[in-house]
Amino acid sequence: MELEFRNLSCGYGQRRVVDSISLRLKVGEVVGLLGANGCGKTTLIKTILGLLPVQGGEILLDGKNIKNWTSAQIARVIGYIPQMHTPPFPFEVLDVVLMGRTAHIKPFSSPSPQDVKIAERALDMLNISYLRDRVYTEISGGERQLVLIARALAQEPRILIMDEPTASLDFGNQIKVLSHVKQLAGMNIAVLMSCHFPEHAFIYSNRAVLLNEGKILHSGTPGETITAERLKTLYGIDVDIVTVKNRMNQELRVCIPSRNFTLQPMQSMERRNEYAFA
Ligand SMILES: Nc1ncnc2c1ncn2[C@@H]1O[C@H](COP(=O)(O)OP(=O)(O)OP(=O)(O)O)[C@@H](O)[C@H]1O
Repeated sequence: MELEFRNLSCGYGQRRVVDSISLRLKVGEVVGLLGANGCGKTTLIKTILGLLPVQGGEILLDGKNIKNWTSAQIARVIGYIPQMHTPPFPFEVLDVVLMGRTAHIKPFSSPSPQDVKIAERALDMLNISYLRDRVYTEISGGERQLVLIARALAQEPRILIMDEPTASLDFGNQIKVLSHVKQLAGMNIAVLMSCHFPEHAFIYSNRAVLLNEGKILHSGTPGETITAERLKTLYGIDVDIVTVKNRMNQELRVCIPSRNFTLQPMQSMERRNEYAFA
């Protein structure tokens, strides 16, 4: 399966946020989408999921325009993992994962034993079967993120879209979640993942797409795409990209800020007090 955007534009009402971008995403690939806050990553993701109307161009799945697809049709093919979320009700973990089956269950029907099996298999795949009967609101942030990945897997998608899957995770859980993401590509799933850390794209993606002011600045292998010059364009800071070796003698690239960003002087305490008591 292949997801393709052709001259895709999206935004809110009259406001254009993403302007005429073209991109192809193939099964087995992890594509890291990088860009500054507000550059349009979430807007693009919401448009792919049919949550925002397409302003221009096309979204194609295996060459077919999905313009008139229902959200259930899209959900049978595209799984979505949002940034960390807390549901309003204390569902058990298995029930959260079973929600991934919704698009496959007939209206007014309950999940079948087969659906339960698929949900349990998804938990097992991520080594979190021990969370099956726990209350979702009472597990850690990292565990919740893994449960959301299990929910997306239970959906049996061919394409998985992740909006900053490591946001608010600690260092260890970031690495665990991203390692699972990389594994998914080996299961014939295409992954599009927005991320804030170039190192994550270097280690865990096959391709990096740099989104700048609603346009693709560059797309290609992370090594040739993520350069100090382009990071300066994206984020407005000077960075050195350094190659280091880990203890297994594997080469990794890391980004080091090369000099301090010049900050505006802070307001003096007296000025702040003037405002506070005005
Ligand atoms: N509901 C909305 N209505 C109007 N404009 C919006 C809405 N949501 C977001 N925007 C604007 O669209 C632009 C892109 O926002 P978007 O959330 O896609 O950015 P992003 O790249 O995902 O940012 P971040 O990295 O901070 O999550 C921003 O200027 C934002 O203010």
